[in-house]
Amino acid sequence: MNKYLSKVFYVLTGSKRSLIFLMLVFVLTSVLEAVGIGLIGPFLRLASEPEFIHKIPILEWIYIQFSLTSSRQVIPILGLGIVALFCIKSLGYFFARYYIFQFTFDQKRLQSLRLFNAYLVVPYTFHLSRNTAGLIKNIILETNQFTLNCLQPILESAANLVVIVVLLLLLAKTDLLLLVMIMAILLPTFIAFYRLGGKFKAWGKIVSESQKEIIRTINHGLGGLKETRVIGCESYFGEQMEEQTLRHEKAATLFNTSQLLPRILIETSLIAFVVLFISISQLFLKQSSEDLTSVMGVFAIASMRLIPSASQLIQGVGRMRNGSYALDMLYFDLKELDREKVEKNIDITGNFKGGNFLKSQPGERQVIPFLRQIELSHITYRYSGTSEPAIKEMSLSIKKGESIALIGKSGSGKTTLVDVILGLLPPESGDILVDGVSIYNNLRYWQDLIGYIPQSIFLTDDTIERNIAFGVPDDKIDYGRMKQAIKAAQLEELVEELPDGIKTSVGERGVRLSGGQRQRIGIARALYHEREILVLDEATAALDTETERLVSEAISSLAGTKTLIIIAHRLSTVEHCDRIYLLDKGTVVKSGSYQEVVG
Ligand SMILES: Nc1ncnc2c1ncn2[C@@H]1O[C@H](COP(=O)(O)OP(=O)(O)OP(=O)(O)O)[C@@H](O)[C@H]1O
Repeated sequence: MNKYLSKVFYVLTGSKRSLIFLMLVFVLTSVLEAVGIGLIGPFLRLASEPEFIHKIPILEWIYIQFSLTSSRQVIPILGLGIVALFCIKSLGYFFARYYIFQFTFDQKRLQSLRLFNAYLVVPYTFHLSRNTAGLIKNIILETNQFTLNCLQPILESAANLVVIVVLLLLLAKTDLLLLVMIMAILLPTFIAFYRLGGKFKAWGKIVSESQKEIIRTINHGLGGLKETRVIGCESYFGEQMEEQTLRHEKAATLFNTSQLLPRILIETSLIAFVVLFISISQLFLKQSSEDLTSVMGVFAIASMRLIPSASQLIQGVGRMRNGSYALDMLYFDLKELDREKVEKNIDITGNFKGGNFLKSQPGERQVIPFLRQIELSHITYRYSGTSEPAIKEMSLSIKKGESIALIGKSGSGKTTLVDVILGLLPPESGDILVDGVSIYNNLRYWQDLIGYIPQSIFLTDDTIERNIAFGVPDDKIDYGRMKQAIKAAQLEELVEELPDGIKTSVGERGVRLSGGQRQRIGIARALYHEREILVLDEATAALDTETERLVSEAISSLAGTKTLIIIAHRLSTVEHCDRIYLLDKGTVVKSGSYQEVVG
């Protein structure tokens, strides 16, 4: 339990004191409730024996203070006191519940935010080993599980435990034998449920894993809808979906049904016990009817509050066990992200040391001067879990305004080298220097110099204008710059033809545009953001000759004004480059002009 709570405290965001304060408020209202219930028994007794009030100092005091003439007059005053206590308790309970919901859902919000921000800024290598479905699941579903099946049951169980202890103490004061009887009813259910704990955790794990698989299947099936349709594998994804939804259904049904068991078991035991008790006392002990009535009164109280509290407590513990898988997922991820934060000097809320990363807008960032050259010095990079480095001791230099092409057969290390240059993969050894200064002194500033145009450019389901100004709020878009970027990227003709011009929506991932148009939007985006260095993963292989000509023209028109690093897939497109590097097995095997390397 200690381990569980320490994980909960680690995952909790913001003030941990709120949790303790809430627990106290909840416990206090529960105590008021328990005391209120405890007073009903004596109240009933006083109603039948009013003279008894003179034996209770506080009631005697009321009798004197209010100058009452008959003992019976104390009864309504006492009744009013009990009603007032219940009103205070109910109000307290209402507000306590309100704050519990507010606190727990606020926690869900903060954790989703914390995870999302952390996933955004965490080193790229973290994402190489993670699946997006798992990250989505953590941000949306595990935070929800944590709220519903960890935080809420902790608060409720603490309150229920207090009610149970208070009521058991009251019971012990009334009749020790009855306490033993009640314990005999409650304990077996407690023990049975405690033993079922492992199952609850297993069901929680199945629910969580199946949800991750559901998201993954949706991503695969719908994300690659074109391929799914053409290959005709709809049923394959349909079957995967069915399998996972069935796993989810089974585990969720079992868990939710098992949550009803404590109440059923305790109630049945109670009824059986009462019947047994009456039968035995009538047959063998021949107890008086008053004795039986008082015993029944205590049982009535027990069933009114003790039984619900006890079953809620058992359910709460079950929910906590069920939520422990989600808790583990959040705990391990946040721990890992925190470790990355310490190692890589990144604040989990999104602040890079020396600059607020998440709050800054593209174009508002400070940029380091780049006047002469970029130098890659003895770079080695090895993917984790592989023995051979993908890049070995690679050195090359690029002058400002120069355009270089990286060529080589598939798997030679072109993309890896570009990812190292982009600052996404930290090299095992070596350095990248800009005018003699290491980019690792301030990676953010280095990245602010670069415009990256991948083979398959990421477009949001938004207008052309927003895709070009990517990440800039509408009121901050510079339309003069946008026009220039569109012109330089050879997009003018397309924009003029479209009825809504730059306000035309491109569709999800740019489905309403051709491959070449998407690529040119990528170029326009890099130009709009006025990046000094453009890194292009040339996508011309998939383009027709006319579109390829347009993209190539757009690229070559930039030569001289921008520094270009191009991953070339077609030799015909790199003729205009100043220098060509031929890569093989992670090293440069040949470099020079087009004639020297290719010719
Ligand atoms: N995430 C990864 N984990 C482990 N190995 C990887 C990973 N990504 C790439 N590799 C390996 O690194 C080597 C270089 O791959 P890279 O993608 O850089 O080649 P490339 O020249 O860009 O190929 P292509 O032209 O086909 O895109 C390959 O042997 C590849 O298998």
